[in-house]
Amino acid sequence: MSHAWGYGPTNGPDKWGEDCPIANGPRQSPINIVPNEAKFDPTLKPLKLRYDASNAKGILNNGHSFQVDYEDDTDSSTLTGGPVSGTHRLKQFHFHWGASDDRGSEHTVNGVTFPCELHLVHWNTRYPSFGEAASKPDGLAVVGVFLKIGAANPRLQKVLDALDAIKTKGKQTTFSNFDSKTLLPGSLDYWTYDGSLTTPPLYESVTWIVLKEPISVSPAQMAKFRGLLFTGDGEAACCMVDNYRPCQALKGRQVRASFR
Ligand SMILES: COc1ccc([C@H]2OC(=S)NC2=O)c(OC)c1
Ligand SMILES: [Zn+2]
Repeated sequence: MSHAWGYGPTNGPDKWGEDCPIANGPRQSPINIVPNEAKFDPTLKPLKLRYDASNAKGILNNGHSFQVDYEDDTDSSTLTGGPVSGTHRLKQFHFHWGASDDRGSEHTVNGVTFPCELHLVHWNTRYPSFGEAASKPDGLAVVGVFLKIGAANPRLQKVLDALDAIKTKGKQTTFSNFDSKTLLPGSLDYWTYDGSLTTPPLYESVTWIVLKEPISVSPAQMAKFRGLLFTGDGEAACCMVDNYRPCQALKGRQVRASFR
């Protein structure tokens, strides 16, 4: 693949292996989660997410999704407990979504897709930075949250209202005072497995923590996601939709459940 990766017919997920051989590695993500095959693990600790709203810095259209970035130079927004040891700092959150409500999530549950999936990205502070942690087998912990079509979710609205300012690739704006915890569902029951980043460089560095309970999103709110562009100012406009990787082979991995 001579040109940059993306989600189109010439640079999409089935082409990523040309530049990233790890695309066919033993612990790739996302996966289809089969609850009946996930083993309850009583040694799994409850997830502890402590986020400081004042750490929110900005919101960026990175040409593949959009992300909300957090200050990560102190332990003020962290993930502890759950399946990980030590302290993981919140770096950013972003989403993956479809062109229509029948697809868009990266993980699936019993083959069921959701229209959107939220990723809250944390890095292990045993390493000096996100960049260092991103390539280590225990470097990252990503909390995945499914979004399910239903009532409008007021907790998404501040994020969605900011999208008009970052329509095209490379656009960013300040985004302050946002508590990511407000995006979480009532239950923190989760499935966990060893996986990877879901876009190049596809590093096999992610401890996945996929929450069982979805949060709601309305069709009108989904339309706001779909109003973004993959392309930059002055380029032929390409709608930012279907920015998800299909499920990858489990290759013998065990998915564990924090709940019975
Ligand atoms: C360099 O930083 C990156 C690169 C790729 C990803 C992808 O991996 C997952 S997970 N979602 C993605 O879009 C990332 O997310 C943490 C961070
Ligand atoms: Zn992601």
